[in-house]
Amino acid sequence: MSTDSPLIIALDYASLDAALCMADRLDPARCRLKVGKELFTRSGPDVVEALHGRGFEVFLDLKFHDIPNTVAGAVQAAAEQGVWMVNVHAGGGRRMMEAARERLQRHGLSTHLIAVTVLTSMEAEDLAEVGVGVTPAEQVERLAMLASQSGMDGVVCSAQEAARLRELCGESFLKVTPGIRPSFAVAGDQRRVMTPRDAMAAGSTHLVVGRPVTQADDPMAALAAIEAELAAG
Ligand SMILES: O=c1ccn([C@@H]2O[C@H](COP(=O)(O)O)[C@@H](O)[C@H]2O)c(=O)[nH]1
Repeated sequence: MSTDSPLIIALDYASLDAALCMADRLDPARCRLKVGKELFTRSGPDVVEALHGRGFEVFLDLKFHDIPNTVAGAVQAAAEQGVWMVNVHAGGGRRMMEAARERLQRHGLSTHLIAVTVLTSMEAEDLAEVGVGVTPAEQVERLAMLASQSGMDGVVCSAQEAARLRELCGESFLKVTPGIRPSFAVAGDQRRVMTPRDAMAAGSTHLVVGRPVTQADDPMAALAAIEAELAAG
């Protein structure tokens, strides 16, 4: 089932059972689901199949980063599982991203292919420590332009950069933004955060929300509060 909702709920769980327990409380008409490294490493393609069986569109968030041939193969494998979206690291460079795009095209696979720019958990100090001497905003712009030129459908960035990327890369270039923190949620390890409403106003096309929903005392009430905030906006 396809949905108009911009919400992507991150199923960061340590077991298939726990993930499906949450999925069974959610509605594929109201959100998409994201499968990340922990859950996929534990349960593999079974989780994707189980979520598809429940009618959800799945973002497989494995952030591939390797030599071009390896990433192209991994992206093809993800797309052949029928996922709605898959991602690579823009830091893998132009040739890596182009190889991934070319592989999907060659096999007629329509999965959205996006690139991670700068993780939303990082701030300027973190970038400096890994040898990047510019601000997160500058690095995101640089990587988003490279991703766009390399045929990506969009990027993962923080909502704080979405407005600028809308100017640089256009409306239709996807801006998938984690680090979403409604007023009732704590930031935790996230650094470049924004509320759901502000994120949409800034130009995010999709909002990734994990713990504010999945770790809430009442996850359904938390999700409804986010939806209400978006509807009010
Ligand atoms: O830059 C990034 C890229 C991916 N993520 C992922 O999104 C969710 C966010 O979960 P919260 O619990 O809402 O913080 C998580 O799965 C990350 O792996 C990200 O946060 N930032």
